[in-house]
Amino acid sequence: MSTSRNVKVALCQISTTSDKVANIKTACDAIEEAAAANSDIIALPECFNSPYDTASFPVYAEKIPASAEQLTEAEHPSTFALSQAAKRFSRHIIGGSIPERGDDDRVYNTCVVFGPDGGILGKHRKMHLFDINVPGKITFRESDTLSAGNSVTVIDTPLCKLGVGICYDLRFPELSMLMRAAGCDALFFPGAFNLTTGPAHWELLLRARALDNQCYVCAVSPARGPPGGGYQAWGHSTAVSPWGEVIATTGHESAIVYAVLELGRNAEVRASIPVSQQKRRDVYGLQGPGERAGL
Ligand SMILES: NC(=O)CCC(=O)C(=O)O
Repeated sequence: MSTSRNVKVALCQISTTSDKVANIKTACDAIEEAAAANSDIIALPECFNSPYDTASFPVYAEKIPASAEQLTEAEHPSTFALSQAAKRFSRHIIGGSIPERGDDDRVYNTCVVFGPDGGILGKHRKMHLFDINVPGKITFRESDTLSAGNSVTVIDTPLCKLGVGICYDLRFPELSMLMRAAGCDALFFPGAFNLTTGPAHWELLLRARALDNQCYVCAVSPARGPPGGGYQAWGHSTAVSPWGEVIATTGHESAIVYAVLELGRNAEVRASIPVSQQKRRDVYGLQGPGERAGL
């Protein structure tokens, strides 16, 4: 059942450096500012605690326990800090992502979601690794040091039902369709597009996922670093309505983007243009779990 409440979100486009402690402080400062602005859900960018490069992922990786009670500042500094911040400001936090050291000793790119009591509501491990080669522009291979997650992540909160993907996951419409089929009101994508694909595809993909699933889509990037200082993030953290309109966005500097998600609009758009009822499920559909979801 979808909700009709209004939810204020804060998309914290913060900068990251090679100093993990400083990155965590930057994130907590942004959370404090967003909470003071009465945001219900506060979201951070992909890889907020680490430089976005394959060599750094294993170095910055932390274990993520199943519950907040198991967190310690020494062992899990990033997750501990976000849990404390969620509790202190009594807010839902979508914790961007951090490199996670799994129990299998592999490294994942993982988003942890916290409730207002600081509890861990769920975590998403990036399912589609960013391995691309655009000749003369950008080559990146997350799979050199990261492993992919295998689960679709849907989190039910009293505010709304959230779907979480991470950056390159945005390019795979099937994942968003599964989250929509599970009843999500809003999809959140911590992400760090780059200066080649960012201007070409970032907004287009966000609007496409919002339009084809008729739900809100929010994406949070890191701020762009100094030229020549490693991976250059596109920035442009953005919220898109179920009608496909950009309702809030920014450039590439540090900023907090605020948007009010009027969740009742999902149902209005779905009633006006009832594509999900008009799908030709007799002719096409997803294989595997998608079949179970009735897509
Ligand atoms: N961090 C990422 O997954 C980057 C994805 C990206 O830039 C793209 O074009 O896709």
